[in-house]
Amino acid sequence: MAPQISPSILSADFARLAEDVALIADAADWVHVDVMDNHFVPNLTLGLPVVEALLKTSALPLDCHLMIEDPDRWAPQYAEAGAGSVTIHAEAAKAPIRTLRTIRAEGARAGLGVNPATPVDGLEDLLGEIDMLLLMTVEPGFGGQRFLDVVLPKVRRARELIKGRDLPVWLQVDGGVSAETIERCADAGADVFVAGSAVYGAQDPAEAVRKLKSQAEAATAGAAW
Ligand SMILES: O=C(CO)[C@@H](O)[C@H](O)COP(=O)(O)O
Repeated sequence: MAPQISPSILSADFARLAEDVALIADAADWVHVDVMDNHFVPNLTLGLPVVEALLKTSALPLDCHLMIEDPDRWAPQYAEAGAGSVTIHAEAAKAPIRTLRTIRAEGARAGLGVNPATPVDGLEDLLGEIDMLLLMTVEPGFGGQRFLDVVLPKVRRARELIKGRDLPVWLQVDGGVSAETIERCADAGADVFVAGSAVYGAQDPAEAVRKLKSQAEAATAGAAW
């Protein structure tokens, strides 16, 4: 699959979310929405009402990343509301298979997220239940953190597992993705890139998205996977 960019609105201006989403509408593939509950992660952001409001204004599909303690309860509601993709965390879900199936049944893509210290070996049996595997490349909770290089071998391993099963599972990296790090991620096997500060901290967010995408395309073309 051609690389896709999913700018995170965690780094946007929450007082002008609709305008900030419109800024990247012609350049990005998704809008990444970080839902945080101050329990699973030490930060509180937004929830279903804001997602419902964004759905009315965004030309791009919403890529909802639930960093919350009880995703089994909430994830189906995001899918039902019209999110294009709903990602739950492996560390938080108590009934991941049921929840992932419900997300799909509601018509959204089902994602499974893992924190930097969570291995992907052991999750093989869930690969057939998902459309996307999200690997956190910072500890979840905040934008603007430094990319964790230590996660790159896991990106390679995840790509190997996906390839070995010949599954159409997208591999997303999230955290510290920028012009300095995106090529390493693409080379390791990622094909969906979340970028918050690298996009919304730029003078021209749409141009920043286009540049990230062309870097990822070039790195993917030369990658071994
Ligand atoms: O999920 C998270 C943080 O927990 C991310 O989506 C960040 O919001 C990405 O921001 P940058 O690291 O790109 O600034």
